[in-house]
Amino acid sequence: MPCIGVLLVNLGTPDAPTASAVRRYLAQFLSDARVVEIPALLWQPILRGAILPTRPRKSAEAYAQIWTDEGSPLAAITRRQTAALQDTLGETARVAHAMRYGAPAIGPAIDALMAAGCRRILIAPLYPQYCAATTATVVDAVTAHLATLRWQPALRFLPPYPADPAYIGALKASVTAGLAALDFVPDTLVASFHGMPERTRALGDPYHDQCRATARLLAEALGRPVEVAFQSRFGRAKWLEPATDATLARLGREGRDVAVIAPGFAADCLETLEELAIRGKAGFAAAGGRHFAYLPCLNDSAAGMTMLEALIGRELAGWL
Ligand SMILES: C=CC1=C(C)c2cc3[nH]c(cc4nc(cc5[nH]c(cc1n2)c(C)c5CCC(=O)O)C(CCC(=O)O)=C4C)c(C)c3C=C
Ligand SMILES: [Fe+2]
Ligand SMILES: [Fe+2]
Repeated sequence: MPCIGVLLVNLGTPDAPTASAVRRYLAQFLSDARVVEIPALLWQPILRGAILPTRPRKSAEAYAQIWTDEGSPLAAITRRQTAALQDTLGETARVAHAMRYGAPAIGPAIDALMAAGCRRILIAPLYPQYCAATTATVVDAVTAHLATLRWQPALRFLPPYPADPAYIGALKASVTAGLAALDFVPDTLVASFHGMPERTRALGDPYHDQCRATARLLAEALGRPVEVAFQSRFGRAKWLEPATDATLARLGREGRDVAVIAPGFAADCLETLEELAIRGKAGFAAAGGRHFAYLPCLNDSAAGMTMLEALIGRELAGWL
């Protein structure tokens, strides 16, 4: 039987923590009309004239604080997830990864799987909650590449999994172990999801509701409340609320002991390691908070990989 390919896809990250590498990455990312929904004629002059000359330097400083010997955490963790999944799937499938922005790009990754004889490819966007700015843009990039091929593979897409028992169970196991390892007992658990412009909700994007569903199911599974907040506001429009930074400052003022999780991220990245674990903690402390912990994402942990294997195994079963 021809081989089956599995392509894990995440957002992407700069190649280096430098202003020039971040500029290249942001130019591609922020030119995606799924990400910034402003007509290009209006947006491109703002992007090229105001954002790309200034933001990359500041973002590069943030990346430098979290950079590792293996590169950007998002890239390193995605590589480890790919290797772990390949180990488990063995001969069943050939596993590769790609990034929506930056490298390795989606098109060449599909070409490499085809060259290896894979005529069926499962595309797995690593976003638990569906969002046009993340999930849909992966589908767009994959289908745009297929439009250039004479010999196309058969495709499947891993559906979003905001309420999947395998995901909720993995989060429960990871949060329970993370809380037990702390040297204080948090009275408040905050789930911080990446933000989105508020208007995308009215336009029909299910992202907000899927984030809320994940948090509600996790709270039920843990038997304790989970406070939802949205981080990483970008631009001047109104974004989903409550904002994570304001929530952490309030909790600091109230003297709460806080643990923060980021269940919408399949891998730790700038938004979790710098924005939550460094800046979020500093904002909480500046408001008077004392005890703060950031618990890591599922990453390539045993719980995280068991979940990915279950979700992906279910899709592959239709082809075996
Ligand atoms: C997990 C879901 C994500 C959604 C939804 C999302 C929407 C979104 N993001 C921006 C702008 C930026 N995001 C940046 C980094 C970033 N975003 C996500 C995930 C989601 N984004 C991840 C995993 C990362 C981290 C990448 C890494 O290298 O570690 C950045 C870049 C960093 C910076 O300069 O601050 C920007 C900019 C918008 C505008 C948006 C939806 C409209
Ligand atoms: Fe983002
Ligand atoms: Fe951010």
